[in-house]
Amino acid sequence: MADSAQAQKLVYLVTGGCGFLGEHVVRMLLQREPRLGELRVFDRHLGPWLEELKTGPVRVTAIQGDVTEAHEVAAAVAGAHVVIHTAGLVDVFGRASPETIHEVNVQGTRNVIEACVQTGTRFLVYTSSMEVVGPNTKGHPFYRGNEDTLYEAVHRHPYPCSKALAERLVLEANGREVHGGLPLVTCALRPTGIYGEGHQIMRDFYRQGLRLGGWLFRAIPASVEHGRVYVGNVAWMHVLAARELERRAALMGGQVYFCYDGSPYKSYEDFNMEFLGPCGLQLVGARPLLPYWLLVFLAALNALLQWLLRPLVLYAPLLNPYTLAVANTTFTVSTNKAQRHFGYEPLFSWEDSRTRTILWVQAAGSSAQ
Ligand SMILES: NC(=O)c1ccc[n+]([C@@H]2O[C@H](COP(=O)([O-])OP(=O)(O)OC[C@H]3O[C@@H](n4cnc5c(N)ncnc54)[C@H](O)[C@@H]3O)[C@@H](O)[C@H]2O)c1
Ligand SMILES: CC(C)[C@@H](O)CC[C@@H](C)[C@H]1CC[C@H]2[C@@H]3[C@H](O)C=C4C[C@@H](O)CC[C@]4(C)[C@H]3CC[C@]12C
Repeated sequence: MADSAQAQKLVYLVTGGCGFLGEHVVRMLLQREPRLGELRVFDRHLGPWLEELKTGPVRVTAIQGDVTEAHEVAAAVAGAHVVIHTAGLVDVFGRASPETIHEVNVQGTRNVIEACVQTGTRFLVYTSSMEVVGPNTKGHPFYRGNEDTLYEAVHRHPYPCSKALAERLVLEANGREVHGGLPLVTCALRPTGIYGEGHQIMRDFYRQGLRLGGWLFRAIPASVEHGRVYVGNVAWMHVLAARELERRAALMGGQVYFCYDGSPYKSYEDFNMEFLGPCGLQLVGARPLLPYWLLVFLAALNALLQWLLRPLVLYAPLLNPYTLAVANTTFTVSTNKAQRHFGYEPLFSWEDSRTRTILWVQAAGSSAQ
């Protein structure tokens, strides 16, 4: 990619490009990557909105494919200069089996790496997750930590296990020789809880509140802080990391970066109310309305019901032992590593991020009526 930006037009591939984050990455590339000549959007489920993107100056190629199919990945990667790999199974609610989560998140990532090596693609940005670090199974808080903070990353749940393994594969692949003899350059970005337009869990909370007459009931102490980051800023960090990865390969290659912005540190529920409150919902209780032991019991009951009902119907409520433990453990980051390494600054202020999200929730809610 050493030629001048104006001369050479580059080919980018975004896996998972029709997902919550992926769509924002696709749109951000089209708006803010002047070197883009072709944008390949690879996803198991292609969105109809892709058609509207095909009228612009950049060639947009929609590829329906499965990252677990190595040949489909290789065909999509062949000829790409940069791969942004966001495709993944984001499931902490027991919808997919542990085997499927591993197959998509780990084997799918392995397939992307091998495709880069075989076809000569040199730059790979991987969407990792805060969950690679924690919260751990011991409930240890991670308070305003950074990429160098010592923390016992202990996981049992299939999702964080799969993200940790996939991230390790990506970082270990840094420096491997690709077809053509040059080294592969990789980095991994670790978003905390992403919010913004398209966040389905936020929409589910809103609809749950509407069903309960405008009320949501506090389950987590307000003192438990959870890091959150606006999807537009996560997308921007991906675009910037992909752009700088060649020029700063020695510094960025094999590195991890938390995704951060100016979103305030709050409990998961209080943070959600920044958007659900202006949409008419109220969070009942200054303290959790139920004792923690009862929440633990209800979460375990949900897990039992899910297991019993699985042959008949998928029962996957928000509350389960894992989501309760995560929600109840402080996990916030405070870092500027991405700023130091590749000049990242959030593109959207907290105020702008909040306004955009509120407008989306209102639209999503009205469509639910
Ligand atoms: N949502 C968050 O809060 C969050 C936080 C940190 C990291 N992440 C990571 O960001 C990435 C995107 O997450 P998201 O929240 O946008 O999830 P999402 O489910 O909205 O998007 C994932 C996309 O990947 C696609 N996909 C899934 N399996 C596939 C397969 N086998 N082959 C091809 N495409 C496949 C899906 O169709 C979907 O479009 C994931 O890797 C996730 O681990 C998400
Ligand atoms: C029912 C209550 C206890 C309610 O408060 C549960 C909230 C729970 C569904 C969410 C609390 C924390 C969320 C996770 C966190 O934001 C980070 C994540 C990492 C990302 O890679 C995937 C999503 C997630 C696991 C996210 C999922 C929902 C929560 C567990």
